[in-house]
Amino acid sequence: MENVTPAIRATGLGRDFAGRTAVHQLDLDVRPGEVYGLLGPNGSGKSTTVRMLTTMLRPSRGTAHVAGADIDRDPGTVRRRTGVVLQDTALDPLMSARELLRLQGRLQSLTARQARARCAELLAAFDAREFADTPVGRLSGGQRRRIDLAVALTQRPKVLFLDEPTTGLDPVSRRALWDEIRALSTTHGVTVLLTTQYLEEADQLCDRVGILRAGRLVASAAPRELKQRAGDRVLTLRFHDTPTADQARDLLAARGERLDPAEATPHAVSVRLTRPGADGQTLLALSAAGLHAASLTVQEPSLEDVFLRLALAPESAAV
Ligand SMILES: Nc1ncnc2c1ncn2[C@@H]1O[C@H](COP(=O)(O)OP(=O)(O)OP(=O)(O)O)[C@@H](O)[C@H]1O
Repeated sequence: MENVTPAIRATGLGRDFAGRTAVHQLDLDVRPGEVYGLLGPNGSGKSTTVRMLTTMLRPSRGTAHVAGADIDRDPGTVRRRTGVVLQDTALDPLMSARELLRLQGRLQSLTARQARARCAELLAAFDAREFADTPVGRLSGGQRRRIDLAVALTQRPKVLFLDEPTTGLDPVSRRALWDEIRALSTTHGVTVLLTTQYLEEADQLCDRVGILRAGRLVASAAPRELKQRAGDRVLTLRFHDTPTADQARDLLAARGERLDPAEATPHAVSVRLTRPGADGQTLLALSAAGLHAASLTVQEPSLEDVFLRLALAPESAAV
């Protein structure tokens, strides 16, 4: 990592349960202000990793620094500098958001006046003033998650851990929460490590994603980079008639282009784009020969392709 002290650095971090390894030897660097997503099938070790990094679970091996402190030697400092939202937060359902936020402020050693001010700030930031005095047990899932997040931010953490923050939310609430999380990173420089089951969430929200598989990190990169590594873009050209499509196919084959038979119908020709700008060159060659497509589409590999290949395919498959 180039000249920046990582906000999270794990080295050889691992955990066993009753002789079974849940997380092997995890090496992970997350830059300050980055939103990093941990993806992986059920049981791949996401929650175990978060629990170790937040000092809730002692590792069986390895070390980690979070917000500048060692999780093993200085867990108190790690806890002071981090916020955590787990899947099932234990908020008292009878307390209102205002009461919870003020209590949290007092627990973090703020004076009563400071706690009130911080609470007001967070209620405004999370657009929660309208339901600030309703018992949290009566709030909707989306409102409740916003309060979870606000509680975790009371102490202005440098690093925030979110375990499946949008599970169970409808698409509108999910997107609203993405905006909140993004703003934490871009406006306040908070580093966010989140786990998610949603590939679209990882793709749209995270600067980088790590894919865990059976307790091992099998990839860690920007979603875009992972998608590029996962496969070629495919250009599909549809022609008005089959003879023109046949001519196009012959011409492209003669140019040494990689035709993709799986995508082709009698009217259509698909080509794998193995180089940047290859689509333009292909179209120019066809046009020069008087072969004009009626329509064209370019199919990009998705993060789902990456995930299926890396997280679920046999061990030998790797990007
Ligand atoms: N306290 C525990 N005792 C025994 N085994 C555990 C414990 N916690 C986790 N495990 C095991 O460790 C492995 C990793 O579990 P973990 O909860 O970290 O996975 P996950 O990726 O978060 O899964 P999910 O997506 O279902 O939340 C699983 O095989 C799980 O059964």
